[in-house]
Amino acid sequence: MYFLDIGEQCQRDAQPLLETRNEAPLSLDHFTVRRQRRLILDGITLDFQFGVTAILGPNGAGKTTLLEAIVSLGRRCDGEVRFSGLQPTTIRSRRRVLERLGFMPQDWEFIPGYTVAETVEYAAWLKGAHSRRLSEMAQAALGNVNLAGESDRKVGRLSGGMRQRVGLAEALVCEPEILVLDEPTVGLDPEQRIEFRSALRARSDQSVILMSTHLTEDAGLLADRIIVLAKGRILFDGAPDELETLAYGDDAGHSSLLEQGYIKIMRASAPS
Ligand SMILES: Nc1ncnc2c1ncn2[C@@H]1O[C@H](COP(=O)(O)OP(=O)(O)OP(=O)(O)O)[C@@H](O)[C@H]1O
Repeated sequence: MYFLDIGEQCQRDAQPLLETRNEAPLSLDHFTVRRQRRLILDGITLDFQFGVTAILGPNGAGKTTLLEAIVSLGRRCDGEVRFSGLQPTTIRSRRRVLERLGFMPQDWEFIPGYTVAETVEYAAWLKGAHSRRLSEMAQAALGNVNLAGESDRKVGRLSGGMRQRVGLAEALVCEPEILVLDEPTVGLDPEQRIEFRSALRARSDQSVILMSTHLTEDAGLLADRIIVLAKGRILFDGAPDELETLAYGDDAGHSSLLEQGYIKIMRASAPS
């Protein structure tokens, strides 16, 4: 596959975006989303540092809405999103952020007919990678998800779990500084989930990683910070062991401490 150079975009490597000196790498200020007059996110204010943040919450809590609002750089939202203090309001600043951002949506879709390598090379090209480096970058990302040996296979002929990993490779390509993953481990078998966690861990020192999940096990093993969201509001924000300390301890070992802490928060927030 051949991707055309389109002027300046492909002539340079993307510049680093995030710094930690004065401002948080990623911050949300009174982030509010309404859809069809319904309040979906209710004035979320959060700072994110480098490392992995897991976002937990029941169906309909607003997790996907929050992640999509961040990757759309605050379009159709009230409030502000800033990247190391930069509010991306111009075309140039938006492009700069998008070049350094990787996203895997919940319903990841592939381009029919493309091979694994072509799919990930295309994602790298969209992020402004130099056309001479597309193959090298795609192979590095595919290596991270253990798919380097599948480069020439059509994505449409892969199993569901393997397709999911192509989606992850797309998000990981070009070594993003901001990585947003919406339920990324759905469909992965246990061994693949272990490999996925180690691929994310390897990036967590240099990236802000946000991951929504229903799997408390993944959150506990991977995240530095857990945010529990329900009805568009933050119910908990802290380290995994802080959530564990809330465990009620009366379920005779049928759930983990993290699950118990999570359930306790959800029950405490339910209307009586
Ligand atoms: N375009 C839209 N129009 C109206 N309501 C919407 C729209 N998009 C999302 N919603 C509503 O916003 C709420 C939050 O949805 P969202 O998909 O963000 O939740 P979630 O926490 O990701 O859920 P799940 O765990 O099921 O994926 C839901 O009640 C959903 O019905």
